[in-house]
Amino acid sequence: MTHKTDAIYAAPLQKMIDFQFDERVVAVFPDMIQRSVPGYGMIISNIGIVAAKYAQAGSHCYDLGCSLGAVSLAMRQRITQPDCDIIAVDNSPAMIERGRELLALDTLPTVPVTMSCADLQDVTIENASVVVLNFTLQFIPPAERLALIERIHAGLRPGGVLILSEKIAFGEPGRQQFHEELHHDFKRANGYSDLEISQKRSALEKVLIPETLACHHERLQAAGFSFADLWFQCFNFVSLVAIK
Ligand SMILES: Nc1ncnc2c1ncn2[C@@H]1O[C@H](C[S@+](CC[C@H]([NH3+])C(=O)[O-])CC(=O)[O-])[C@@H](O)[C@H]1O
Ligand SMILES: O=C(O)C(=O)Cc1ccccc1
Repeated sequence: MTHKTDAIYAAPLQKMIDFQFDERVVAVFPDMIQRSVPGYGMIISNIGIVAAKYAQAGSHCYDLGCSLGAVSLAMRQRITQPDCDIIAVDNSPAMIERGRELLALDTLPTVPVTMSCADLQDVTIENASVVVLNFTLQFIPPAERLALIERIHAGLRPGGVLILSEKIAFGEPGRQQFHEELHHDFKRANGYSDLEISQKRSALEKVLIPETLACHHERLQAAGFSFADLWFQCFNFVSLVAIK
């Protein structure tokens, strides 16, 4: 399938508006995320591998902040346990509308996926074996993050997992600069101009709030997870698996 190229921040903007997952972003989202998140494709396919290992028969798997459903599609291709289903939610109506179209193209008779437009804070998490927050927690107000992770922990079966991918911050200015510069080099190598990089950075400033890896580990432990480890890092982008 061909995708539209992201040029949302290519021309100078008179007024900087906070980043939103609206129709314009949805139309270019596969291109935008691929060119902006180092390792995105590898993270998606390996979430399928992790989900296949930890999915339990007769349980729910959740894809919270599913966007166009890339995680759900990767999970449904890999999970072989009987009587599982995938519950995918996103609070952007435009994402869900397009996500449903893409899901309808995937006609393999595998694990059923239900895609709903909802705030993930309103979704009941129960009888879960796999919960995925793939670059979603970073958009939730920091003050609400612990309660959400606690709720996910409570809804997981013993032995179930949370897969958590995030853009991270670094406590030390030198490390922050090192990783951020390399991320910007990655974006430039993928065809973004300095103007696009700086305008998108401003638009994301109040919307995407990264935390340190230590902060994520402490929160997972505080929420009751018995094990958490990093399985992916490229520059300031990481993914963790936490086991109940
Ligand atoms: N409160 C909320 N409730 C539901 N959805 C939300 C909320 N806040 C933000 N979102 C949704 O979280 C998604 C974050 S993108 C996830 C990529 C995807 N996981 C992927 O693997 O392709 C990451 C990125 O673009 O950097 C968007 O679709 C938001 O609408
Ligand atoms: O582009 C960035 O700088 C990012 O941090 C990743 C991203 C990707 C897609 C939407 C919002 C943020």
